Amino acid sequence: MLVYLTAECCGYPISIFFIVVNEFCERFSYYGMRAVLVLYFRYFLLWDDDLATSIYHAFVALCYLTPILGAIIADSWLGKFKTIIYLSIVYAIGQVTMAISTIHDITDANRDGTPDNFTFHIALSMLGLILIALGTGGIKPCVAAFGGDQFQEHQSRQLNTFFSVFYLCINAGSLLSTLITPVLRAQECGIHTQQQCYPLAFGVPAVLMVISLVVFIAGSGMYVKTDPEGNIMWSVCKCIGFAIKNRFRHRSSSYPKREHWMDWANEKYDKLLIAQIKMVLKVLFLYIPLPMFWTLFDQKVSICHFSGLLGGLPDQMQTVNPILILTLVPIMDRLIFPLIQKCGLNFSPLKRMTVGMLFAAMAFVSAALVQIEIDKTLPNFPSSSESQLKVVNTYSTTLNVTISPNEHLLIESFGVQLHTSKHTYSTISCMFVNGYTADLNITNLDSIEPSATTNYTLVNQGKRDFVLRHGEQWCEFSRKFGFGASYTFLIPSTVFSDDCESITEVEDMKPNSVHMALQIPQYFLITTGEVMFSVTGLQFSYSQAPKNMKSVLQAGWLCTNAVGNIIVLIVAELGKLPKQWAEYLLFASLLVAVSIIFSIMAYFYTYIDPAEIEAQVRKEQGLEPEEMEKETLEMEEKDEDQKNEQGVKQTKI
Ligand SMILES: N[C@@H](Cc1ccccc1)C(=O)N[C@@H](Cc1ccccc1)C(=O)O
Repeated sequence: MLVYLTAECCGYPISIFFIVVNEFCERFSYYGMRAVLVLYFRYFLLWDDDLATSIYHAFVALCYLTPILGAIIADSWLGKFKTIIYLSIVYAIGQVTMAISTIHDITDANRDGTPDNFTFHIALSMLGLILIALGTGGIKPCVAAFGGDQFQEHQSRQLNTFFSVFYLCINAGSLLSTLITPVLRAQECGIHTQQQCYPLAFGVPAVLMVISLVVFIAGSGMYVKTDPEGNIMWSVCKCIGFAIKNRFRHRSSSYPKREHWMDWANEKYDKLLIAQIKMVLKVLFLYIPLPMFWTLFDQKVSICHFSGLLGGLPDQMQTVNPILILTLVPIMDRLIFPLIQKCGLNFSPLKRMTVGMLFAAMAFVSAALVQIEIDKTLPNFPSSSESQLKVVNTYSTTLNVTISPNEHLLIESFGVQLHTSKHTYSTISCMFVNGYTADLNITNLDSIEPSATTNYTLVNQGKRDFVLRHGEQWCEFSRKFGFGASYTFLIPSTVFSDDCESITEVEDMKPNSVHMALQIPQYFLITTGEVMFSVTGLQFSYSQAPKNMKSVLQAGWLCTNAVGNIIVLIVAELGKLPKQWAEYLLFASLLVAVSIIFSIMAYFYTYIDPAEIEAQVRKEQGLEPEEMEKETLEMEEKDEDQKNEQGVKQTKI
């Protein structure tokens, strides 16, 4: 048996330093690139909104599916260390390819500032994204498990702290990159023409990925490296297949029942392998309800985006989560969990995860309450059997308008009756009606002909200045806009003689009166839920996995997220409830139901020490650990089908 003597600092293996720095840089690289990806699709490749978001979601989905591949490579073939190195190289190449694809000068032969050959840029960026997805997803289950492998048996307390620090590094990396890369993109750069600097915004994440790889290699001499014990995944599949087949063959009641269905593989497969498969299957079974948490977690971003209470910009939303994680993880670890323990309560990992789910459900209840308040401020929209009409009076006196058969509107001079517009809550829109006798130019708008109306134009919140021009004449006026509001400006013929004073402002839709602070509890609740659920899930997946399947179980954990994302997409396709708050309550109730199911499953789960079980099986087999390892290897190398087929027939029970 290999015994590693690892250098320690404050009770922690020094190699951990390289792993957490590597994770920080990798997450910086990933989230930084993601922060500008949709912008690149929209404004560089000039894709429409639908295409840009579809490709973005497809890329994210691919990143969640590749962990399985990485885990199989690591646990069955290369080992975690080599898998991380090779896939990080693929990842770094992907990031560099992506950065190169954003250099417009490469194909801008006519030097007009736009690429001449979009196919080249699209092909290169798609290749880059595929390599990135392969790299980031592939190394994901290996890095956390490899970090865990660095700890010795006496360092179990430090091992738990490691997963929290690991999570902190993920969020520190994502926070910094989400703040920095959009700023880099806003810079101007270029060889022939100056454009928004996508090469810098994608180049910095590429550099960070190279640094991540270099840091990981730098720690090479200090790591505890465990080699894979043959093609374990293949052995697992064959063993499970055989157990099912054998069970089916012996389905008659004349055969005595066995304690576990995997015991039907006893005739052919090593007891240790069977014990390890049982451990993994038990945990994977427990994971079945978990995707529901991620479904709500991923929906949360949409809530913030559409309600617009914190500014409505998804870019800014992305920083709130990591900021809260950086605050809450230390508070939980240093204060809340020790306090709960001091009160004599056993706050086991599965209980923490259940409570985490309940926190996420509470976040949705809070979102529903805020939505109800928001709905109160909304105007009544016409139902499917009604329509709305807006009449603007630019005549000099009050007018009577009759709509046959018997409806009457009284409209003052420069007044407006009713309105019709689509409601966009997270924005402010305004529209101009030109009552002046000639064409008018308004800052940032096309010119308006006399008696014509502009479309609603989106403007930023706060005080805005407008300049009206006609030939040599001009005047300016300012207005303050509230969020979610919609305005119409009526411009009379006297507009230049009274210096814009006579412009009438009509509030078509009231500004949002729900305070943005109401959004804070939602954020706080969902992130508290994430800390309890996700950090604990990471630790739990490592601690309950047999030594040779640590990456596989990490990948299983990440799969709960992938399935959660798929549910989000299905829900989006299936359509929405008529009331947003009802939808939030539905999600909250579903998660409460799922957490009850999970808590029942957790109640029947017995925590195990995989190393202890493995040692026990070895002892039962009368093998020393070294002998056992040798035996496992030999077993896998033999052609098992030929060797054991006869044995099975002989040992019919
Ligand atoms: N808190 C998230 C990171 C995040 C950053 C910005 C907006 C939202 C979220 C986090 O820590 N993610 C981890 C863990 C994870 C979570 C879900 C699926 C895969 C991994 C990460 O490794 O990115």
